[in-house]
Order: sequence, then structure tokens, then C-alpha cells
Amino acid sequence: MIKLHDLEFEPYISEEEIMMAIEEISVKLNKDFGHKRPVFLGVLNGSFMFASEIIKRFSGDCEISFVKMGSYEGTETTGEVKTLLGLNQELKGRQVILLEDIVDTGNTLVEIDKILKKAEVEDYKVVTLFYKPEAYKKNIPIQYIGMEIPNKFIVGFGLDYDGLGRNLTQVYKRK
Ligand SMILES: O=P(O)(O)OC[C@H]1O[C@H](OP(=O)(O)OP(=O)(O)O)[C@H](O)[C@@H]1O
Ligand SMILES: Nc1nc2[nH]cnc2c(=O)[nH]1
Repeated sequence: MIKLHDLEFEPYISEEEIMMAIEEISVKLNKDFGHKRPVFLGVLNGSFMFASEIIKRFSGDCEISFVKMGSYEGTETTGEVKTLLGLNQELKGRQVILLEDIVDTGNTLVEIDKILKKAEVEDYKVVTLFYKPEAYKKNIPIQYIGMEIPNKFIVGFGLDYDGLGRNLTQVYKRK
């Protein structure tokens, strides 16, 4: 059990399980994009750890870029997704692989979809380590999913509770 701010969390997904899910996604990405020179687009802050693991395993040529989006306060979405740092690279005509740590309501994905369409990317695919099917209310397709999880608030492996917990190497759920 761990405590972050006022809340207690219990171990939920081990580092080993996370790494297995990452390996599986990486095999598919190498097969599907190995010769396409994609741009990996990580969504900060939460995706930094996942993005690092995915990119380390990619064996073809690739470029790496980030955007920073934010919408959560405490354990709840505000419903308003802010673009805190936008695109800083020309993506017109490129194949983009979007790297998300988690897709929950899908609000963040909808905002990024607008950004990528405006940037006139050739195509983009969504990769997420965690996905909450019960919470997802949008219809943007998610092509690569590490793990489906129930609608519970989690922390660790990049995911925070009010700034804390991102450094944890395994995932915890709210007790
Ligand atoms: O599907 P949604 O309900 O939009 O939730 C998913 C988003 O929530 C988290 O970001 P957050 O806004 O907490 O910012 P952070 O990555 O800086 O923690 C996470 O990193 C995703 O980007
Ligand atoms: N830390 C954290 N951030 C999220 N953003 C969307 N869902 C979650 C979640 O379960 N945990």
C-alpha cells in the first residue's frame, strides 16, 4: 500500500505485466511501421515513460515529438482539455504514431485528433498502454492497446495523482 497526498493506493499491475504489454505492442509497431519512417508523438506528461519504452524498441528510422495536454484535477477530468504545448514540428504528409499512457473518457484524444487533422498528417494511429472501455465515450479508433482496465483511478508508470506517483515503476489503483 502507498499513500499519495490524502489517498491510499494498492498494487495493481506489476512492472513485468506492463513490460509484456509493451513488448507485444512493439512487435506490431515494428511490423507495421518498420520502413515508414513514422513520427512518434508522445502526449505529455503521462506518456513519458511509456514513450521511452516503445521508442527504445523501434528498430526502423523514426522521429520523436511531443505535445502537452492537460485536463485532470485530482482524480477527475475537468472535461476541458488544454493544449499546454502544441506541435513544434511540421507533420504535413507524415505517418504519426500517437503515444498515450491512458485513454479514459477520450476527451484528450478528440483534441489531438483536431490538432493532427489541422496539421494535415497523412495518417495517424493511436497507441495506448491502458484503456478504460467503460469510460470511453468517443468514436476515434484506437489501433494498439496494451491493457484494458476497469473504470478505476490508477497511478504509476507516468500517471499521477496531483503531480505525485509518476515515478512508480508499477501501477497502483485507488483503494
Ligand atoms: O481520455 P481522457 O479522459 O482525456 O484521459 C486521458 C488523459 O489523461 C491523462 O492526462 P492528464 O490530463 O492527467 O495530464 P498529464 O498527462 O499531464 O497527467 C493521460 O495522460 C491522458 O492524456
Ligand atoms: N493518473 C491518472 N490519470 C488519468 N487520466 C485519465 N484516467 C486516469 C487515471 O486513471 N489515472
